[in-house]
Amino acid sequence: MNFITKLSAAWTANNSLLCVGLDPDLAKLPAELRDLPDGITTFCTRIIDATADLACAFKPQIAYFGALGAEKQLEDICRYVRENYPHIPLILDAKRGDIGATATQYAREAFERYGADAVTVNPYMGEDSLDPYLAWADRGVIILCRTSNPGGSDLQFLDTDGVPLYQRVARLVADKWNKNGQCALVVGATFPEELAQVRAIVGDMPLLVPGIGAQGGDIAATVGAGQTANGMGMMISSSRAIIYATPQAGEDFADAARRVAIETRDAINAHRSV
Ligand SMILES: O=c1ccn([C@@H]2O[C@H](COP(=O)(O)O)[C@@H](O)[C@H]2O)c(=O)[nH]1
Repeated sequence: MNFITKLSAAWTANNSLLCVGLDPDLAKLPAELRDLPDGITTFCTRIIDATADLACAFKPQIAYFGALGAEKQLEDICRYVRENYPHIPLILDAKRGDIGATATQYAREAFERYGADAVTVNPYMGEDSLDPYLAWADRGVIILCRTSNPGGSDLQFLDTDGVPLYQRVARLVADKWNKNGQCALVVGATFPEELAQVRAIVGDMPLLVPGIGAQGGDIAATVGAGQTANGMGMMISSSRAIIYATPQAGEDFADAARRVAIETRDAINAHRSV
């Protein structure tokens, strides 16, 4: 099953547009896991088990693993998702961008080593830098368009013949690069007006939308701007607010993550049109 088909099935099966981000930071892990050799794996797999019926995707961010030399644990976590929740898409958030020969290796890293269904990439180096990912026709290629950080405006808002650069990226992807129907775009929840602009350009193309939760994006505005006519179309991603939710009395970290994931999924669903 290709990425887009798998994503559509997960939206429906779990009635959810929530993507659970996995950004393990040793300093924030429960004390009992911090010093274990596989503590990150235990932390992430417990979050995965606690939220798998609430999520349309899981999104590990590769930097959090690379910084700790924990690539082996990332491999284990990716395998865990594939084996236990094969119906939930696995998105490797890597934001790669390089010349074709090097991109070929990055694509193998994402799709062979980690077995991801989709990977995030940076379009700044142009079409030939994305071709090695696009050649994996059954996998998703999720291209940065209007990122959630304030500094994204430095380049993404640049006027290119009357069109802001992020809109030009959206149009390029929709009209030219999405030959295999495998592309999606990253658009931050912190910019709902731009989210609406991108939705108008790309039709029903899926959007990965980080920026709710810890970054403060407004869920109602996000859903209103980014959903498709059938109330789908988005992977609305939250990492820290879910995985580091503060436990209430009697809860452990995974129970707290589940509680916040339910609240977030329900808040999203409350604003979907169908
Ligand atoms: O524009 C972007 C693109 C990617 N991200 C990534 O999403 C998560 C957000 O984490 P939160 O804890 O929910 O803020 C993180 O992995 C980023 O690298 C983004 O934030 N904005």
